[in-house]
Amino acid sequence: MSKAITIAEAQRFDAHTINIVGIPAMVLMERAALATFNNILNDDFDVSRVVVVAATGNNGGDGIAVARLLKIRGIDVAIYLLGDPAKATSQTTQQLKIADYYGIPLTTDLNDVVNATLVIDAIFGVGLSRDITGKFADAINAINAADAKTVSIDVPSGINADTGNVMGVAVVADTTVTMAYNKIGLLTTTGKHHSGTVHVADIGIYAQDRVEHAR
Ligand SMILES: NC(=O)C1=CN([C@@H]2O[C@H](COP(=O)(O)OP(=O)(O)OC[C@H]3O[C@@H](n4cnc5c(N)ncnc54)[C@H](O)[C@@H]3O)[C@@H](O)[C@H]2O)[C@H](O)CC1
Ligand SMILES: [K+]
Repeated sequence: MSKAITIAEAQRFDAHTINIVGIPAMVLMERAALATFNNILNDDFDVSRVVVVAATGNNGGDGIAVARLLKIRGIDVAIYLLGDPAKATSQTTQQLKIADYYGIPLTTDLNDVVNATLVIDAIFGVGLSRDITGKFADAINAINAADAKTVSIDVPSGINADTGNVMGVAVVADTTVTMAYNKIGLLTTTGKHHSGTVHVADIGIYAQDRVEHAR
């Protein structure tokens, strides 16, 4: 049984890796994006028309980086951005600049989500802190209504990674690529239903500064 951690542990290990070990946050974000991208290519998803639904936290940044990795390989990808880009984290702001360099379109049309062949859920991860409402809820309902397959980054958006509970509304994903360790909330019945197949991505974050043998 692989190790599963809490939100607080995920945030603590993240901060330890950046501030004590010295691996920059952008490196972790790139590794999270590469892990997600590789899982997308390894699984037999239809990548004819991909839409990344991203908010402005670092979960969104992971997704925007995935969009760039897809674009570089000639895949038709667009970003549906939720929230005010001016309030984005520094890493996500940088990822938006890189996506702009590659000319990745930003769409505001939820029909693009509904008509996608693959949706990447990069709305919220371990930073979800209250029930989801408004435009965020509308986007999640559109994702769940779409025929497209859905890959969630780190946590299916709307699921509390500690309890597995739905916070207002939550993505029902086919696959979840979760960073560093599984999350205890994804082991609950509701968490499992919303996560689909969970892949744990090694992105260089280790509780004891080394890879534990019982993976
Ligand atoms: N831990 C790791 O190994 C790594 C994690 N990464 C990714 O970063 C996210 C966590 O990022 P963070 O910015 O802390 O939070 P989120 O992106 O999950 O979003 C929180 C963001 O949204 C606001 N918010 C919270 N709840 C709501 C709500 N109900 N409605 C509207 N807005 C809400 C909140 O204020 C924040 O601004 C983690 O999951 C990983 O995907 C790193 O990129 C790589 C290493
Ligand atoms: K997510």
